[in-house]
Amino acid sequence: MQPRTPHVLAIQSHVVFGHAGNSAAVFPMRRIGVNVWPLNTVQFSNHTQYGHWTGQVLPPEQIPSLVEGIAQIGELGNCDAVLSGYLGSADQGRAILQALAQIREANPRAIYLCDPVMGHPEKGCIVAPEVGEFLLQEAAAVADYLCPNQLELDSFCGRSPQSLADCEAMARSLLERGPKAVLVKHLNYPGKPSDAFEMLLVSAEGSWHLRRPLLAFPRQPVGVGDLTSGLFLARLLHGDEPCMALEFTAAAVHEVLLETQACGSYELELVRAQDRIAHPRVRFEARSL
Ligand SMILES: Nc1ncnc2c1ncn2[C@@H]1O[C@H](COP(=O)(O)OP(=O)(O)O)[C@@H](O)[C@H]1O
Ligand SMILES: Cc1ncc(COP(=O)(O)O)c(C=O)c1O
Ligand SMILES: [Mg+2]
Repeated sequence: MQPRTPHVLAIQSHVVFGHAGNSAAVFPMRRIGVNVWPLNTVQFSNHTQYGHWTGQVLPPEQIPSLVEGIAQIGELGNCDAVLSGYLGSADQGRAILQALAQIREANPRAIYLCDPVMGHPEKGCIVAPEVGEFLLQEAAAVADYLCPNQLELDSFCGRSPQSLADCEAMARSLLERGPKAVLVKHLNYPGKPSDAFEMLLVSAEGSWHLRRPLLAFPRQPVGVGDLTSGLFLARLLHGDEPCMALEFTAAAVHEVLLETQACGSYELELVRAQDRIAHPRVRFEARSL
């Protein structure tokens, strides 16, 4: 019998033009064999780092209503995982947690991966202010996997790290809040080699650190974090151990960045890179710390 295709309810932003949120994650996740159910928390013309955008935030009551619609056609039990990312409001976040509870009733094995997108005002990533509090206080407690970047890890811990070992200790402290594993998608600490892009995975089984080359871009591409958490979840659902899922994700994301750099694009070249996403040629080893 063929292995079952996993199904993921992906609740994050949609942009009409370009790639961020679901517009960065859905196609690559499908390309590697996951059925994605995109539920868009906002529909913006483009990501917020252009400085202006148009569009709307989904009214929070739409989230339970859409999930109820799926329940009524008898498909909710087929949901293997919930992914959440960029939220338009904290009320949306609470609606996601209600939906998650309903999904876990229909499928107790469903997992929840939370990418706690908190924004980065200096870079122009704008998130409603109360969303940060919601992520810190409520979402982390029910997530199976938490995928912060360094700034988000610092917000969770209320401080910034002194070293790589300190990053590990900070990520490990988040396990006490509930998640099985924490993937820090982008590390930054005093002493980090300036030519490397680093990631860290921490779980009860151990800690793994991965380094890949830092590529030069005239403007930093956006959506890399969303692509990362989507691919990581997709590989977990295919049965990878978290460490293998990390290695695959790092390689596939690096392939997308190489294609993007070669094209001189600001937006991620996901369509052009699709075969490289499915079959990365590069390989980065996650080293046990
Ligand atoms: N190998 C790489 N070389 C250069 N820049 C990278 C590389 N991988 C990721 N980036 C950039 O690093 C940044 C990571 O963004 P950040 O906000 O810290 O986290 P995230 O996107 O994970 O939420 C993005 O600007 C992304 O474009
Ligand atoms: C609408 C939207 N979604 C998601 C993101 C998050 O992108 P990243 O993957 O770079 O964290 C951004 C960042 O600006 C955004 O504007
Ligand atoms: Mg992010």
